[in-house]
Amino acid sequence: MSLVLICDSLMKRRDRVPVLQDVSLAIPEGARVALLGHNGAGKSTLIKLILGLTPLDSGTISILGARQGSDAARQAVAHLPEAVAFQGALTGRETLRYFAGLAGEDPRQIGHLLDRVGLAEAADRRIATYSKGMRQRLGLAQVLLRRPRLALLDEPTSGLDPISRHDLYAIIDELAAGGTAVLIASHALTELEARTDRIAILSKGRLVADDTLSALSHQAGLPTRMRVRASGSDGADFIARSTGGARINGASVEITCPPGAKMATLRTLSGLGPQVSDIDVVPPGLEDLYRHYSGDLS
Ligand SMILES: Nc1ncnc2c1ncn2[C@@H]1O[C@H](COP(=O)(O)OP(=O)(O)OP(=O)(O)O)[C@@H](O)[C@H]1O
Repeated sequence: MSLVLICDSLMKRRDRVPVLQDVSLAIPEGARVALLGHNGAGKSTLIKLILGLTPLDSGTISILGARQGSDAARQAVAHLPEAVAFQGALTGRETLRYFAGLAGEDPRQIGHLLDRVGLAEAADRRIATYSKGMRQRLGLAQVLLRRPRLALLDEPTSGLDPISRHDLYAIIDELAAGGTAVLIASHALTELEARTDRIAILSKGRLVADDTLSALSHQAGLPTRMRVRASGSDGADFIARSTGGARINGASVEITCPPGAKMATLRTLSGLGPQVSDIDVVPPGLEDLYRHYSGDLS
């Protein structure tokens, strides 16, 4: 699959302080990459560099072979900022018509786009009357209007209710299925876990992880947790003694299994027969991985 974005050895200082150091990241067409990092880790700076809004100190950025900020790159990239700002006196429809004109896109698709982002009924209301979530949806319609090859989405779900978040990810999936490379900077770990193909983690300006969730899980060697429910009142102590687990309440035991020990533990539990009434196996999630790679072991 061909690469849409290639960032190579990026360095950026602000007030002589390095905010990005030796960052290399490549995104192929159709990939959805989550960009994670604590506040101040450098996510927005990376997005601004890719957009050509702030100059690089060293390194190179290529968007389909074009330099960041060039006409060709601008045409290929769409950006959804965290706080979308529109002219409040215009309606949603007028705003999209204006952007379609600027981008040379067919204005006949506007009705469909407004419908796609759930703004059909509000299309002819002034944006000053929109909620934050509605402005975010209009921003997304603006991204879709451009039919970008690379979409940079900064905290796209902030301000959205759970149903709207679900809809937004469905739209992101459609974009990616059409070949758009998508970079999503976000702190919403739980929802990203299921909706992205790759995880990139910035920590203090360095890219400390960049792979699929399962590959990162494997590399990190994080334990799997098993929650075992005992059938009788004495069962929990017995299960805890047999497996080295810890009782977490009257009837349950939590076992922390290193990666190689999972099957042996399951065999031990199976040998306990009717003493065990239920088992939940909880593999390490994105939150555990994020803590591991960003060096936050608290
Ligand atoms: N215009 C600026 N002038 C000086 N320093 C800046 C500027 N913009 C960002 N920084 C600094 O660069 C570092 C990275 O900031 P950046 O906004 O890229 O982080 P972020 O990962 O997007 O954070 P957040 O999750 O809080 O949005 C921070 O230390 C920040 O203070």
